[in-house]
Amino acid sequence: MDNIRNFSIIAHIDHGKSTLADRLLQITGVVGDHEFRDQMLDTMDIERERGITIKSQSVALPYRASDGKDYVLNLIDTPGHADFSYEVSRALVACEGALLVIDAAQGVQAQTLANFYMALELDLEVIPVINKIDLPSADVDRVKAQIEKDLGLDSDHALAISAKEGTGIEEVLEAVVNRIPHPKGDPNAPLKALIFDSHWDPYRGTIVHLRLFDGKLKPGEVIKFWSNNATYKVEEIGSFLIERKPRKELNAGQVGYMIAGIKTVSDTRIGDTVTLEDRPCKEALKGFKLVKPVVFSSFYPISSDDYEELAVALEKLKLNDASLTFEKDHSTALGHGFRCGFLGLLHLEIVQERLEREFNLSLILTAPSVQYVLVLKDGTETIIDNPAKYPDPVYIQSAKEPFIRASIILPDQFLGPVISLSIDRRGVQKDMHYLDSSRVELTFDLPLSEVLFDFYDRLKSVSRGYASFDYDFLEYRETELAKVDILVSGEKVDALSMLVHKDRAYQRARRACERLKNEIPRQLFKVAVQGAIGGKIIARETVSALRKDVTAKCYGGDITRKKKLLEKQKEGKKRMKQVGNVVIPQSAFLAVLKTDEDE
Ligand SMILES: Nc1nc2c(ncn2[C@@H]2O[C@H](COP(=O)(O)OP(=O)(O)OP(=O)(O)O)[C@@H](O)[C@H]2O)c(=O)[nH]1
Repeated sequence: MDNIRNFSIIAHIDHGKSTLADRLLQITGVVGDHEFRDQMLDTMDIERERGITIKSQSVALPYRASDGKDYVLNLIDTPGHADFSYEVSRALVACEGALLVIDAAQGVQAQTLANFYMALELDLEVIPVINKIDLPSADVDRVKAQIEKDLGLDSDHALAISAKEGTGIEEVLEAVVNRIPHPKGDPNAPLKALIFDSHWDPYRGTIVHLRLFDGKLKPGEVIKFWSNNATYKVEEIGSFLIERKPRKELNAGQVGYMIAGIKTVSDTRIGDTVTLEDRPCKEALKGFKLVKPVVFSSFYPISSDDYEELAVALEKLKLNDASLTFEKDHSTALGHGFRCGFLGLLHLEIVQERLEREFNLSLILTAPSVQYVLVLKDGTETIIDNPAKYPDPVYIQSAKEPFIRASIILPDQFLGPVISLSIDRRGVQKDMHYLDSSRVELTFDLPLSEVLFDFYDRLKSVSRGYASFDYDFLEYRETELAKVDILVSGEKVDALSMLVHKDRAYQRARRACERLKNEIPRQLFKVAVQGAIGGKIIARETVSALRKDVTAKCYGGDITRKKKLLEKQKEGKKRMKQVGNVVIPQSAFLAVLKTDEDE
């Protein structure tokens, strides 16, 4: 165990976590220079394009240190977005230490702090690494001062590197060896291992990522998951190089994978304890919780023929994404679809993008909603996340909505606009303090539903990109809800209904009507677009009637042109939905959902 180090890299988004990980892979020879791809650890295309780490992977780095000894450094990659903070915390539990990467130009940001606190709570050895020192705007001294003041760490021990240019990387590896403690544990005790991740392999099924704390694990043994008592016979275990490398045994302190005929990743739970069926450990590892989706939206295929395909695609995505949930849903306007649950809006967007790109589906999404708790007049409580399930208001006694506690770090010149933005989003200020002479940390309690939409974009815009943001779920608080319905030509389009705070109802209804008006093509008759609460109309727009048939003359042309036009129309039709006597294009549904600057 003396020659093992288990560590993670944690950082605020874009501070260079993946770039540093790539350098470590390269310098330890895990990937040769010729096969070096940028950001080896981010495997999915979407991750690469968006430059964010969604799914963690780990890798064992072989390293001969300056003391002449050979070490195995297990680098456990963590997802880089607030939607996935539970996954980050479990990955950190698998480690004894963490490299905290801080951008030399940007300094300590909200997620730097959030990640640091998480690592501190888990008793990890934290090594501050100041990255991007090659940038002209790098200010290492300033960042060192922040490390002392904001993190309370000794800045003399901070490393200064450029992951991009490859400077200081050797020092990083030496620090991992010399400063991060080796794992401790009893190889002879009953097996106690942590599931810190799992992914799906089309040939082998679920690959469980494990960190062993006590005991040993061998192929052929029968393991048991603590949370649900499920048992499986182990087929293969091994280490993560870039590929999987089977081994005869995994031991206390080690990190590796396990294949055990587990069908989907949903059968494994991150944070769960794995032990042996015939010789179980006495207690589970601490901190396990079931992650539950917090944002819900219904997905409908534009063409109802694609429903089966959507079902298959969701099943496939689910294989690799335990936090995605879905169940059948039906809309009068849009037909059959699925109500899907996500960890956050980014998670939703990723799933949507994959469905459209990898499975070639055209979708209509309903407005994302959080889960509300309704207390009914008969004293019962019900949880709803779907406007379609909203009961008649006469039965509702009161409602509660989820709140988050947000930490926002910003230069003080932007305090005014950031505070007014937060208050405008029904935020309640809890704290404000200066981190140094010009940087402030603001703490706000905010309704999750307000943060979901465009809070982050607005925050970036009012602070010219300087404010950073992190949040934790707080609690459910009393609220006043209204269900806004949208009517087109007097017919309710159920898929456009939304649950909003009472004070937002007019604004949201008005905006939806304006957007729809602009997106619904003119028809031969006037089309009224209305917003309503219950039976009461609160907003109205009119799409005026078409005066003459502008396309009529095209049909007189030659045959190929006519054919082309017909084909185009067919394609276009696929992207339209008939609602009553009005045709609504997909773009109209999307426009209603989109939030923008000029609210
Ligand atoms: N100049 C300079 N740029 C760097 C350095 N390290 C990383 N970058 C750049 O910073 C950007 C973000 O780097 P990533 O490694 O993707 O950051 P990350 O922290 O992994 O980002 P997430 O995965 O989104 O959390 C990329 O454009 C990198 O090329 C560095 O040492 N110097």
